[in-house]
Parts: sequence; structure tokens; C-alpha cells
Amino acid sequence: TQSTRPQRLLHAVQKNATRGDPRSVVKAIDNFCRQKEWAMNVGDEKGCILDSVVSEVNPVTVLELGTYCGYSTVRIASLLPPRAKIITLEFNPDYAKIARQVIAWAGLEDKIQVVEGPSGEWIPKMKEQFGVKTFDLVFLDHWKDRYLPDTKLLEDCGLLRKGTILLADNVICPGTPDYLEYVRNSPRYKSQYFKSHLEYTKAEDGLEKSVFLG
Ligand SMILES: Cn1ncc2cc([C@H](O)c3cccc(CNC(=O)c4cc(-c5ccc(F)cc5)cc(O)c4O)c3)ccc21
Ligand SMILES: [Mg+2]
Repeated sequence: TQSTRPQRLLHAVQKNATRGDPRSVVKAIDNFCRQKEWAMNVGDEKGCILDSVVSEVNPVTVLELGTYCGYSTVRIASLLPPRAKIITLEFNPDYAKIARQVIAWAGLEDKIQVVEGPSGEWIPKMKEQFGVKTFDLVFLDHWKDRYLPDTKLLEDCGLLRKGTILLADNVICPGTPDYLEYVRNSPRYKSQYFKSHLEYTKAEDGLEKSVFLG
């Protein structure tokens, strides 16, 4: 039977990356997507912006919405301090299956918890199920029409604290207009746009970094 793109991406990691070396996993995926098949990873250009935000925040508890094949999960986890953890939500079981194997190849299983299911159902359970108090950093990269409702849900569930950073992918392409309008006009956020390009292309895209003011 025909393999899927995530399966081919995983094989490229297993063929070209060194086990236990997260940066080689990131490089193998970027080379595969640049040379063989485009895939919706945050990519290396926006990935460098992601790296700088993660390094600046030095988060202990991270939430990622939208795991896909685990590219940004590995990128973030490789920069986390020893006891820090990332919870990543993926509703598509096939993506989750591939992501777990990419994460294992990088040797980052101890820092990453892949949770299968939709964000809308899992966000309200974060405290009771995973003992989360509040998140230090949230990376939004799932369905673009879920960024705003899930941000409001995170607020309502008391999962954001003064200073929590929300970092959103694709605010230009495919675009998240209602989310942008909200974080840029709400008195509860201080927002900043990092102009970049859509992964592996010349099209404009960017990341929006928003600080929750409480
Ligand atoms: C509710 N819930 N909870 C967890 C959860 C997890 C998922 C999946 O991980 C999933 C599946 C399919 C699509 C996405 C969103 N990503 C995108 O749609 C995207 C598109 C493009 C692009 C840009 C230009 C194009 F021409 C085509 C695609 C570039 C990008 O970087 C993207 O992130 C995420 C979905 C809903 C979920
Ligand atoms: Mg994206």
C-alpha cells in the first residue's frame, strides 16, 4: 500500500538523522521538505524565531497545539531546561503515531507528552489530568480557526498567568485574522509580529508573539 507523507518524513529521519541528536532530526526534516516534499512544519526560518523565543522565556511548562510530525515539538524540547516538560495535543492518530517515533528518534521522550485528542476537550482537563498549574509558553499551530476559541478557553480555565507567552504560527498564511485582531486589540495582551516566510517557500508568513498581562 502507498505510504503517507508523514511516513516518508519519518523514514527520512530514520535514514539521515543520528539517534539521540535532536538537531540532526530537525535538519533531516528540513532537508526532506526542501528537496523532496513540502510539509507543514514550522520550518527553519520561523524555527529560528521559535528557538529565540523559547530561549528567552526558558519555560518549565509548555503547551503545543498541533503536533503533526513533531518537528516543532523536537525543536522546542531540545532547548528546554532539565525538568521542563512539553505537552503537545494532536487529534489525528496517524500524525500522533509518526510524531511519537520522530520524538523517540531524537531521544526526547522524557520531556514530551503527546496527548491524542482535540484541544477543545483536553484544555479543560489539563489541571486535573496532568497537574498543570499554568503554562509558561503556548505554541499554536493547529487548525487556524481554533486559535481564538482555544486562547479564550485557556484564559477561562486559568491556564495562563501574568507573563505567559503565546506564540502563533501562520498568522499570515494560511492566516488567523480573528485571533490576530483579538491579541492585538485586547488590553490583556501585548502583541508583536515577527515577519518571516511560509516554511520552505518565498511566500510571506510570520509568528505573532503575545504576552498575557493577567
Ligand atoms: C483541534 N485540534 N487539536 C489538536 C489538533 C491538531 C491538528 C493537526 O495537527 C492539524 C491537521 C491539519 C492542519 C493543521 C493546521 N496547520 C495548518 O493548516 C497549516 C497549513 C499550512 C499551509 C500553508 C500554505 C498552504 F498552501 C497549505 C498549507 C502551513 C502551516 O504551517 C500550517 O500549520 C493541524 C488539527 C486540529 C487539532
Ligand atoms: Mg504551521
